[in-house]
Amino acid sequence: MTALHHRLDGPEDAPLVVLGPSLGTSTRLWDPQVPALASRWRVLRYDLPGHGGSSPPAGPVTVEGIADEIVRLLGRLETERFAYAGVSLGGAVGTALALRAPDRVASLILCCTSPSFGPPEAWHERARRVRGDGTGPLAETAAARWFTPGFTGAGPYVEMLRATDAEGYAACCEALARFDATDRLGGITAPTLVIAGARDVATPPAGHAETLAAGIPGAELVVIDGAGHLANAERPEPVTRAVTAQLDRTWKGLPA
Ligand SMILES: O=C(O)CC1=CCC(=O)O1
Repeated sequence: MTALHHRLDGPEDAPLVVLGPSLGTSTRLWDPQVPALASRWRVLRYDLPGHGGSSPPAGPVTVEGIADEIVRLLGRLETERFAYAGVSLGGAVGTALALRAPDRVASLILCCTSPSFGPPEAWHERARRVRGDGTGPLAETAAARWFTPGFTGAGPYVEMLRATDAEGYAACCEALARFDATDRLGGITAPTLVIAGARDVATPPAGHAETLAAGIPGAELVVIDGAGHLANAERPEPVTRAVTAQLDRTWKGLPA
């Protein structure tokens, strides 16, 4: 896997929180939360392969491969333990990290994500379409997948999708097709907060967030009213509060 573009904000000596983006977005997905988080913690955001500032992948992409690349990146930064929050595909990377590097993940926040993202054939079909036509046609319908009807702030997020490299997007669709952690959730030991958008049509709470919360020992579930799939963008304040509370519990050494 080629190196992932990343950026760091916040005090250099503060505990680290890694923020993972969703399919078709970039580090900027977390812009609504970063001012609050980076005022207290060191924040590392990364881009998925072929998304944002990351180069297109040279070969197949897997969720586990992205997790391994993050572990390598944190090794270069000499960071042992970190908290991780990710949206959708970025959340799946968090699940994989918590299973592959349990001693490193101090706290896990899974936003609008799932242990498995539905029929693999639908993701393979989406990958084929994007390789043929680019991300433009998908961008036309993205607001309806990502937000509730009437949300007026979709523009910048849709532009992230338009700017995504077609091969990078397609390879990430194939990574989603292959990902299924359903039977391994019981092995997660990190204190976990699951956040769901009550009106998420891409990963509805039932069958996705609820499955994560039921399967991960001790996990807590927070459902954000009036939010779709990109809940942290559509309803930033309650998501920022929930994430901050989880990080507070984690880094104060209290049970998270
Ligand atoms: O863009 C979508 O269709 C929703 C989605 C599923 C996984 C992900 O990261 O975004």
